[in-house]
Amino acid sequence: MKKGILLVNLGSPDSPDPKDVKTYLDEFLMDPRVIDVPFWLRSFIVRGIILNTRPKASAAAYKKIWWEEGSPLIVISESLQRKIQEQVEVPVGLAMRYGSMTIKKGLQELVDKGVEDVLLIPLYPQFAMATTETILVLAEEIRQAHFPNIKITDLPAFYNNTDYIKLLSNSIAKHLKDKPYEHLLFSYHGVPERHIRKSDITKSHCKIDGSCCATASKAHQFCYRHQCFEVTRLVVENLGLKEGTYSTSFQSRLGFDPWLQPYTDRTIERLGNQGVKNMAVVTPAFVSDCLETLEEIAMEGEEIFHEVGGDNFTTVPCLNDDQEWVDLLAKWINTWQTTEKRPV
Ligand SMILES: C=CC1=C(C)c2cc3[nH]c(cc4nc(cc5[nH]c(cc1n2)c(C)c5CCC(=O)O)C(CCC(=O)O)=C4C)c(C)c3C=C
Ligand SMILES: [Fe+2]
Ligand SMILES: [Fe+2]
Repeated sequence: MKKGILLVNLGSPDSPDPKDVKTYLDEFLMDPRVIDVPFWLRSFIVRGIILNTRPKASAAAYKKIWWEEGSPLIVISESLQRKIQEQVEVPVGLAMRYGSMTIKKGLQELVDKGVEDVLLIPLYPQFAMATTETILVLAEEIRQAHFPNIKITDLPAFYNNTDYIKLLSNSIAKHLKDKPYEHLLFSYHGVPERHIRKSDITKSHCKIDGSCCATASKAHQFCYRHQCFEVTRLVVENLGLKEGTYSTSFQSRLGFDPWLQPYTDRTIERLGNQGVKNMAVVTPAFVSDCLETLEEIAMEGEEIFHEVGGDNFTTVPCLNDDQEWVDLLAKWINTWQTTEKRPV
């Protein structure tokens, strides 16, 4: 069976125009794995409330970070795809969960090249219902409906893979080498607490009480919170950071439900109020820089820090299309190609 790769990222609007942002947000937020309430309530919340105000505000934020070539997330993902393609023999495709670069088109392009056996790589280090799961479910639906003869194997969350942790740690060390910082904040995208409970395969482990994520459990295979804290723990171990010089927080809260805490904006505020003058932020839930890193952290986060008396605010870029990241993905692809086994 001819093999091929499909990289899948989140997606972006076609342009930073409010109309395109609205179309994109409608698809994104109407996904039952993102806003996980009954259809009638989701329609009311998304189409009746959020889409009346948010597209304008989001479009303004997108305009601040948009590049001449397009959305940073898309441009970076395309560059990553090209660089991986240079290093592996099998065809490498790229798709987005939301927006115009659909998973169906991505699979079609591979099938047109004769591919029957696909390694699907969700570009997320941690598992979440709103990211990895929604990609896998949709890809399977598309396979059954349109490409019943192909086989799809997925690359699982790689949050604790030794090579990935080394790579992330080296990237942090490299970017902060000449930028002394007193505090390193690990800011992950947030999710509603309810998502964590829904993904708990034991149905009883995740209590979000501060200790469950540190207690071994089968639930952790699908626990976004555990996986985020593990990334922090492993990187801290790798870099030899001292207690009190780093923290973990969760950003991008939407709506009124409780989301994972502590929240990033309040953490930045607290650190500044406690007298931290130089801080750095790394965002390991994202492998490509995007609205959430370039605007919410690098712009809004910096503004908050300065307002509470902070001086230097540094952000560590995502792995993006760094050669070491390309090499690691190519290594995983080659392992799958030769052993037929999931590489992580
Ligand atoms: C209920 C809402 C949302 C959940 C749950 C959620 C989870 C989640 N998202 C990412 C990664 C990204 N999200 C991005 C943008 C974005 N996210 C939400 C909402 C939820 N995300 C919205 C409404 C938006 C759009 C922008 C805005 O209006 O604020 C992006 C950036 C996309 C880009 O084009 O640059 C990324 C990436 C993860 C990893 C995650 C759960 C773990
Ligand atoms: Fe998001
Ligand atoms: Fe947990």
